[in-house]
Amino acid sequence: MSAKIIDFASAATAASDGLVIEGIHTTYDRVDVLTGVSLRVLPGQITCILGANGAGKSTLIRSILGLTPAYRGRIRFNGEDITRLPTHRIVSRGIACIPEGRKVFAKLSVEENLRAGAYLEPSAREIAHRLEHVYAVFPRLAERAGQLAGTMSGGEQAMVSIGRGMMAAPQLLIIDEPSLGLSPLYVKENFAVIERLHSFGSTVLLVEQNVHQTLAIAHRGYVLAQGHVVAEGSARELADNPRVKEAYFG
Ligand SMILES: Nc1ncnc2c1ncn2[C@@H]1O[C@H](COP(=O)(O)OP(=O)(O)OP(=O)(O)O)[C@@H](O)[C@H]1O
Repeated sequence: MSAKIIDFASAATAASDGLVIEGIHTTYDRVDVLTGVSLRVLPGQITCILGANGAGKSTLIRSILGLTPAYRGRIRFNGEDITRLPTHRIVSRGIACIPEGRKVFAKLSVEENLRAGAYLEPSAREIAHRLEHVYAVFPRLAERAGQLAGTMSGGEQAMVSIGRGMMAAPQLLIIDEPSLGLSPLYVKENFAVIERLHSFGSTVLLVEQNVHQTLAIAHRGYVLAQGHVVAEGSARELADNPRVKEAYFG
């Protein structure tokens, strides 16, 4: 009887565990790129991964998504071991990724772009419900629903690509270097978009090189250098941590 109660309790904890990465090692061509990375993304928070070029940020995303699986260590999502699941199964567990470069389908309308993000969802009613949610988060997209996405501004295209990710109704949204290649004005707008997304309850893993703006919106973060975590803590702790600067400038 008591064992059953304990089972229920741990199942409840696991279901709200979020993403837990324990000591993963990932390799390309037998060269280890990630060497014992551990981190945690708590539900409802913005967690960031900072690090210079080549630190291993993209590889970490590839490992979470099962594109380049970790050969050692463990990745759990809401209590389930997903380390070696194929990518489509990981996606079906509720993890979506907005890749670097935030490509939109330029010749499709904003709404068609958004609908493309829900291609796994068979119910028209559910899709309409998700669209409504995206439009509530980003009213600008509702105003421009019929406009060709390729004619939107850089900042608006960033909204379209994030909105498309939201259409999969993910429990965890990974956003890879959203400010890469954007002008300063759009970078600012882009971070505001992510903050707004979070204020509507989304859990975000934000991978970025833009330290200041990232720490201004994140709750917690990790700094990667040469394939391992060199600093972690609350955004405020990281902002004051000299290792953050070191990780970027050596
Ligand atoms: N497909 C691959 N084959 C071999 N080595 C790779 C491959 N992809 C990445 N690497 C190497 O792995 C290391 C980490 O690269 P990764 O792309 O994960 O870094 P990053 O932190 O995302 O960098 P950036 O910010 O420049 O994208 C680099 O030394 C890189 O050259």
